[in-house]
Amino acid sequence: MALRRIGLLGGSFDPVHLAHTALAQAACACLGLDELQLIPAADPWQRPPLAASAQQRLDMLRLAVAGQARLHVNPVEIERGGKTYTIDTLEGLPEGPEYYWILGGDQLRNFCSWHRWADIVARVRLAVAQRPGSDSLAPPELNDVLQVLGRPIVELPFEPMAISASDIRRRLAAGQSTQGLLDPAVAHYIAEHRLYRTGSFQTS
Ligand SMILES: Nc1ncnc2c1ncn2[C@@H]1O[C@H](COP(=O)(O)OP(=O)(O)OP(=O)(O)O)[C@@H](O)[C@H]1O
Ligand SMILES: O=C(O)c1ccc[n+]([C@@H]2O[C@H](COP(=O)([O-])O)[C@@H](O)[C@H]2O)c1
Repeated sequence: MALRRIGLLGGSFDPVHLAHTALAQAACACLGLDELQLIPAADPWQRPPLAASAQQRLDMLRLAVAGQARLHVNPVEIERGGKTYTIDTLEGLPEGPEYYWILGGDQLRNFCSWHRWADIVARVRLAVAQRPGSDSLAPPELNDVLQVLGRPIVELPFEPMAISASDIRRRLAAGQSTQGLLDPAVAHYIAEHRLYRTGSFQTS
């Protein structure tokens, strides 16, 4: 019997936007995934403090995936707390399925700065989507390790989408429209909770 295939899309999701869900759907289709888990980071250690709380980011993710059968929210990193290292998440996954770590080209460039990155690629296949403004180039030391492992990067066919959470936060703080950038239920949640209006930060 074929192994179950599970996609993992980690992120700050501050907030989750339409490129995240489009990327998740593209990965499901291209990789033949049985499910895709969106995993919000508790404390993404390479970033400044996030604007929305962990609970708010979880709430928005759950609204964004509602009704999309193969997309699930996995709160494991928020439940674990502390600085978020992807390798800790991967070491806690059940053995058996074949795992794919989905990421945008901007993160691929940065990959060798991740904690124990070589242990990560021993556990998952990397599947990368192009992102406007990023060349999606893998660092040479990553390519070397992947060649030894015989696990080349999968390039996802993904029409580049010029959407980012930082641009959405900027627009909201400036009172500008986010039409076409957010799921309507997420946009409603943001308005209801008055998120991202002032550029102020929360850390929990
Ligand atoms: N428009 C996009 N196209 C392709 N990948 C994306 C896009 N937006 C986000 N991603 C990928 O989704 C994952 C999670 O992204 P994240 O939650 O950091 O959102 P972001 O839009 O990159 O946020 P920010 O603008 O604050 O950096 C990362 O791997 C990122 O590269
Ligand atoms: O494990 C690490 O050291 C590490 C370093 C940078 C980023 N990551 C993960 O990459 C994903 C995208 O991160 P970000 O900052 O673009 O939202 C998210 O799941 C992070 O936890 C992980």
